[in-house]
Amino acid sequence: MAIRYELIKVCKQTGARLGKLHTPHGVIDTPIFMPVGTQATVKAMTPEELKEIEAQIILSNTYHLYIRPGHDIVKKAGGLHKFMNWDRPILTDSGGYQVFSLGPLRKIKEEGVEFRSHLDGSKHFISPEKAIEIENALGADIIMAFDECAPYPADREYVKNSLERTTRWAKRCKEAHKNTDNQALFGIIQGGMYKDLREQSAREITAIDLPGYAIGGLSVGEPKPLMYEVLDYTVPLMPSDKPRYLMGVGSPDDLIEGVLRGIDMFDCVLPTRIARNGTAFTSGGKVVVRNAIYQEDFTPLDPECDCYTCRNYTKAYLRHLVKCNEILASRLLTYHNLYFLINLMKNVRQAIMDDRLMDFRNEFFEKFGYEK
Ligand SMILES: CNc1nc2cc3c(=O)[nH]c(N)nc3c(CCO)c2[nH]1
Ligand SMILES: [Zn+2]
Repeated sequence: MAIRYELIKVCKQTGARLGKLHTPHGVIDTPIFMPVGTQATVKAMTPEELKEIEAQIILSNTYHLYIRPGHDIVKKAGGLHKFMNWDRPILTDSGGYQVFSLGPLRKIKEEGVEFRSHLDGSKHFISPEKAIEIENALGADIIMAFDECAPYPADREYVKNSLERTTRWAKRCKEAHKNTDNQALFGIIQGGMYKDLREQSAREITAIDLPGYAIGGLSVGEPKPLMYEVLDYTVPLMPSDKPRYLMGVGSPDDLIEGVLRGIDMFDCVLPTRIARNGTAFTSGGKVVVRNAIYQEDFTPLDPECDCYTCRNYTKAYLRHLVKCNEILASRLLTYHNLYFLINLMKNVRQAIMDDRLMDFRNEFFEKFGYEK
């Protein structure tokens, strides 16, 4: 068994759970936020800095590493851990989402997906078997099944056909995946925003015996209340003794709302992406650092944060770096944003331990400026 999920406690106030996920590269505390390192790097951060902020697992991506440098080169380097000098757990997404977000550049068939590289337009074909071959070569501890993330909105007929093909593909992924002792294959539940289709997909995917399951097809532009509603009726259909991963989520409020509904794992490019365009999560809400009001503001980015950025630099300096488009701006803001979310999840885990997650949610929403 590549991974073992240990359920430690269920919060008495909510459906939240505290757990530990044991993997070949170490233990992960859940609920967990996973920084995204699409091209074998969490942009602007060194592995040492990721360890400083206590990142426990990072994501990388099958599609991107297949296109460049090629999974065979990563394999020759000794696998992704060695290639990128990261000796803690890694999760690779299957490329399902990326290939589908290539839009008109791709053609979906039963066999797999034909698409053109976003780099040079060259033609490629990824089948469930090919995705597993790539993920086996990369060597991540957790690998995702090759699926279709249905667009939003999408009509029922399309979503139904798509989820049924995703189920057939998940079975083919399981068949193709031999390295089950070292790499745990997770299935992905689809079904769009349709309750009966989500139930069908959850039934079909969890009927395939796998070490963990993800909810896909969300955080694709739907309104937040709709995402929460889909979670309300989908999470209870997932086994409670295996990890539950909500893909592509999220912002501080989405993380807390997802944990309240029983989600254990999250990933999102938001903290790293908004950092690169000069925005920070802070305990008082979002701060757009380039804003002129900070020109002579010599206070820390977040007075309540004890991270390296907040202990050593001021808003005025960070604004200056952003205005000059200096590389250090991305580094310092990324460092803080990742620290903010990782620290938020540490506080969420403590609140579950203390049976007070709903109180924690209300306090956080009050301070962060979210409507209750
Ligand atoms: C940002 N929103 C988002 N929604 C997602 C939905 C999916 C999905 O349905 N399937 C797969 N394989 N990956 C997904 C990913 C990439 C990982 O963050 C998503 N990312
Ligand atoms: Zn900070």
